[in-house]
Amino acid sequence: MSLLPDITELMARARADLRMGVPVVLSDRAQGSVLVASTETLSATRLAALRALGGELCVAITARRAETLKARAYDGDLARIAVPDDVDLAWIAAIADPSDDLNAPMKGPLRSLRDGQADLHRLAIALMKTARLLPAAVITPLPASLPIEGLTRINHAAAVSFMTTRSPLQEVVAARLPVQVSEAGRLHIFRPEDGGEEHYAFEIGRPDRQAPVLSRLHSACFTGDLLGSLKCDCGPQLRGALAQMGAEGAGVLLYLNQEGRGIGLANKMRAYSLQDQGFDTVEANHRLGFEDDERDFRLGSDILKTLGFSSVRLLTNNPAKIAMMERTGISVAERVPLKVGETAHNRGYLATKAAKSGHLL
Ligand SMILES: Nc1nc2c(ncn2[C@@H]2O[C@H](COP(=O)(O)OP(=O)(O)OP(=O)(O)O)[C@@H](O)[C@H]2O)c(=O)[nH]1
Ligand SMILES: [Zn+2]
Repeated sequence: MSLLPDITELMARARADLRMGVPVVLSDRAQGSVLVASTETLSATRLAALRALGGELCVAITARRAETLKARAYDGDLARIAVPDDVDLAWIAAIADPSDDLNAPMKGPLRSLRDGQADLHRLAIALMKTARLLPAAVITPLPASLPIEGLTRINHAAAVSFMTTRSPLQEVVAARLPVQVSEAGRLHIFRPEDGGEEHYAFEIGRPDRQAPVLSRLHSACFTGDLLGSLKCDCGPQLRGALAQMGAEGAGVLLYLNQEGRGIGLANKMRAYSLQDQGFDTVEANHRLGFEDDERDFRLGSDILKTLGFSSVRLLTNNPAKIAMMERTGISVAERVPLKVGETAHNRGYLATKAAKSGHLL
């Protein structure tokens, strides 16, 4: 048995490295090896060290971000932007970060790379997303002679198979938790094996496992759930769902730590800042280089199955949640609408979700 980290552990280590600004090495048979760093955590010293290697430096961005920058995306879902020799760290940061797009538009034209392969670039962007960083990576070929002891090394094939199979969630602990809506509350904590976010299930009463359970799949919203933000409807939805479960005496609330529809709180605040510049919730995600919704709702059905449920009465206005439940083996016996918390500030947000994301009104 080896003491060395397996691919699951290496991926967790790579996420931590990238968040700290330490480059990681990605390799595959066809493309060789490259060094990868995050555009938002890279320091000037490390940029100089990457440049000193003498290879071509590029920034990989998603096609969504390329569209905003009017750069060509020859690789379909992503673009590789050549980094000129005379630009600084701020130039690289601005390729990824849209906060100054309107004030100080990038002086183009940006040159997109066309030859060669982009599989490692694609993997680099996927890693940035799981690290909750901006989806952009600074990349340069790794010279064969360079010593890289101490850097995390990820094999492309192993990473791809790791990312397509979900990390199993283990129930760590459950304990009684009386709350305002019900004294018969029980909180279950689930932890993935890959070092990722924990997720929670709050069970009210003792719901019958043989019957559809009143259930809500709630995605974390620090601003709405805790601060009482008026920009979304999350807080009232959370409390409304709990109140209904309390009144019926049974239910399961899944609290999934997928803040900002899966982009993380820092990126959600970047999106809010773009919304203050006039973009709607979907456009803001796209300008940052994300899809509208980066969540994996399969987590929810995994947790429900672990708790012994196979059928739900789902409190939601989001048809994507219903479709995902059905696809992953949890039947949705009924959709229970959850319309609470409309304010003057979130009217536009709710209208955009209805118009662009198919939410039911
Ligand atoms: N990226 C981004 N995320 C947001 C924004 N406003 C709210 N969120 C996040 O959106 C998620 C809302 O999730 P849910 O409560 O599951 O809402 P939903 O997908 O609309 O579905 P239902 O409420 O079930 O109808 C939370 O993770 C919030 O943090 C925004 O403007 N941009
Ligand atoms: Zn919210």
